[in-house]
Amino acid sequence: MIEVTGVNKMFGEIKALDNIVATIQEGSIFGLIGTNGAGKSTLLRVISGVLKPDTGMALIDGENVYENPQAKAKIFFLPDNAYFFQNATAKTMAEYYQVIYPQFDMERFREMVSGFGLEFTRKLSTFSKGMKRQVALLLGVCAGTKYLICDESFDGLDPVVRQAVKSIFASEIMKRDFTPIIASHNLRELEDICDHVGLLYKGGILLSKELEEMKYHIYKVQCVFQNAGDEEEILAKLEVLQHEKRGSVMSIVARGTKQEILMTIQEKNPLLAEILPLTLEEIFISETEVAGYDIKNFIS
Ligand SMILES: Nc1ncnc2c1ncn2[C@@H]1O[C@H](COP(=O)(O)OP(=O)(O)OP(=O)(O)O)[C@@H](O)[C@H]1O
Repeated sequence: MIEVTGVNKMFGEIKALDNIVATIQEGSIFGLIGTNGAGKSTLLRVISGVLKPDTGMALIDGENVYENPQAKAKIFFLPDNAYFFQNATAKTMAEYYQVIYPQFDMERFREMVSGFGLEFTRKLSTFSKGMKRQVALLLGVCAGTKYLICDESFDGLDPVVRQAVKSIFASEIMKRDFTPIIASHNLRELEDICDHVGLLYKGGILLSKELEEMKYHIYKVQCVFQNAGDEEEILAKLEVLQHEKRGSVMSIVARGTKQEILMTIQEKNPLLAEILPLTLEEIFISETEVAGYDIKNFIS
């Protein structure tokens, strides 16, 4: 488990991280979402033990990670711009990581590189950006660390490759103790990959939730009631996140199970009551509006 306990980080006058408290559970894929400058890279660097926070700490399985080689050995960090040595090839990079991570699986790496249609001994400097990202991700998976921290590593990968990496992650999670953490500025990049999403807003974590729980416990209902008094009663009874009225149609976004919400509405014999699916984006917007934030502009 990764625990971040009251982490603050200033760069001169800029507050990059503002009292972050977060927990990342094992065996799931954690997505960290935030706009440019929200503090994602800074937080990931703190979690990787590369950057010292001003206050607070990041604990990897209970141990402070900063300047702690034992805790750091459990982490492979993929920065947003993959760094390769001059003249490096997939093969020579793998040989380098084999020294740092003795459990590095060279055979598997060779197979996966070839499975992705990449050349093992061609200079990485001649690879496209996406191809370099693929090599970096495969190096990360084959390093065999418990935690794989990916800073925007999925952004811009083509759909076939994303799908392939997604299944590699899923099979690693089944086979061994593996927890990937993926940062992105785009919710859509992560919604089909992650089990849990944390939303970073101006250096603080605004929301951290299981995606399944979010999807199955928030619904949008469109309804038409016979009289205005019914509307007031329903709004008071349901756990409403958002509501609006257009003509006679009332749209309500409410928390609860599908059955609970519909049953409450049906008590009033509405002329119409229809449950509509919500996109993850709509769920995020509703959840954060309740907390007093307007994030419409930055999650799409
Ligand atoms: N080395 C640094 N020196 C000064 N300011 C920094 C430094 N690193 C980060 N910052 C500032 O900290 C804030 C958070 O930056 P960070 O790189 O963590 O954001 P991010 O969410 O990863 O953004 P992006 O999506 O653009 O990569 C920004 O305001 C940035 O300018």
